Amino acid sequence: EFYSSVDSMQDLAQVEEELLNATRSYVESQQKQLDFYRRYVEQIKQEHEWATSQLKLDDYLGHPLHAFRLIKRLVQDWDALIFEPILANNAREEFRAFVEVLSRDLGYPDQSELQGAIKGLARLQKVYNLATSDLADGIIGGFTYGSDLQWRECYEIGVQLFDLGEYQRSLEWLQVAFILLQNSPREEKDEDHYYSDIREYASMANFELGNPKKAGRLLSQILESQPTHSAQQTQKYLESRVSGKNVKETNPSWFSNYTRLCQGRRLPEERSGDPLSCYLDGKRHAYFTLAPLQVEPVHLDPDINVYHGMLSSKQILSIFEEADKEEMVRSAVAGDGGKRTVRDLRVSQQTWLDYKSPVMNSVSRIIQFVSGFDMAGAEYMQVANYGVGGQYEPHPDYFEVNLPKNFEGDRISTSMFYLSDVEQGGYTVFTKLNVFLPPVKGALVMWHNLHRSLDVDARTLHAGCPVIVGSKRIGNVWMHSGYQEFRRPCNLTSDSYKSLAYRD
Ligand SMILES: O=C(O)CCC(=O)C(=O)O
Ligand SMILES: [Fe+2]
Repeated sequence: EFYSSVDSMQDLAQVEEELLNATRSYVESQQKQLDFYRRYVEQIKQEHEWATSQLKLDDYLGHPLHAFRLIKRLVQDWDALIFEPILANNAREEFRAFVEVLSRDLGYPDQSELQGAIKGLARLQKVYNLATSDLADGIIGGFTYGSDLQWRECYEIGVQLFDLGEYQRSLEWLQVAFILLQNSPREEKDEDHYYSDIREYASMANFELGNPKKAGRLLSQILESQPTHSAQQTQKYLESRVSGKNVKETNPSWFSNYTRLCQGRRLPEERSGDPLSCYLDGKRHAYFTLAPLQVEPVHLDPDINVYHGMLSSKQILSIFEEADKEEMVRSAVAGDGGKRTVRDLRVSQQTWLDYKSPVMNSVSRIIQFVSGFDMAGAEYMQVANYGVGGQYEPHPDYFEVNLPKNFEGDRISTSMFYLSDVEQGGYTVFTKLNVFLPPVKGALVMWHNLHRSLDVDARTLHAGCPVIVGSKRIGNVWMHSGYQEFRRPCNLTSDSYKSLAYRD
């Protein structure tokens, strides 16, 4: 799977590069063959014309050598020089074999990948309110990326979104496709059937959205210019059905907080938040005496802190080198009964790293010294990379139920390193705490998922917002509560009542 991570998209770029080269030499060899055919045909044509003009055909064929040559040409020459190569076409076979090897070695995307990428685009539009016409013009968040789309691409997006049941969005893309087609400079825009194809999908989308009249009008427009178009069947089909209801999309309850925070806008608050300011901490551990921790507290109770400059670019490169040795797989989430399942709520690829390499050893020490926890309770670091529209919808990091068998207690804390900056989007947001964090390369975010009593803290619900532009990489280390009884002991009274109101 390619679309769920920017890293694996790089393989696709390589596939295209190789296809380009192979196609270029294929076209050249085809050109040579065609030139050969052209010369041969020219030669025969001359002989043929000469035969029919200079002499009467009867006379020509009455000549034994002429008869022989005609028969020889038909029996041997045409066969060997034209039919054989046209039918066998070595170059074509070679090209086909090359593509086969290429897709076996590097992989080749299929229809479901295209759907995944288009779903990602639709997700970006929804979370960040990106206008379809802006996206088509290559404008994202006010920046122009010089990658405006052609009418065909917009049409394809419209079609796929229709298939996904996203009718309103589908219609928007079809409308943009229509306008782009009208404005296209080439003869393309005179092709009636292109308009008809767009109109037919627009008609069906309108029908599903509860506008049967509009749907009917669009089909009639098609049939006016192309009476035999498949719109006829579509018309019959739609007549046999009840039009869809113009249902307002229902979003989950967390959705408005999520999108607002993802856009970097705080939620309105009854009381103003705690006054927080950054500070240096050289006392937490001797390790930080010479280079104090740069702490940015972003929330008190539950505490969420960002520690800046924890990993250098060089260390981050080494982490990627370690990760490259492992296979990245599409991220799964815990589904029914704790089974791992792949769903759109988490679109990324990931792998796990132990703490044996020098760089991972440093990572382990950093976490230990900052958190005070015993690394005996740490899971391996999960390194993840998000792709087009990649995201992780609001979730807690604790399990609470269905704890995996090898866990010693639940996930008491999360230590998340940002391993990249992100050009646009990709914030980490805490939807119940009014907190959004833009990723900062080298920084570490840390918070506790459990109360001191080890009851789960539902206030820690958080999410990774869709990446708009760029590649987001993070490294997560989850700590289990099992070995930490002396590191973070209980208070005399439990504080778990604090999160009761936040449970869904
Ligand atoms: O991507 C993010 O910012 C959050 C990731 C996360 O919450 C997780 O992997 O559990
Ligand atoms: Fe998480």
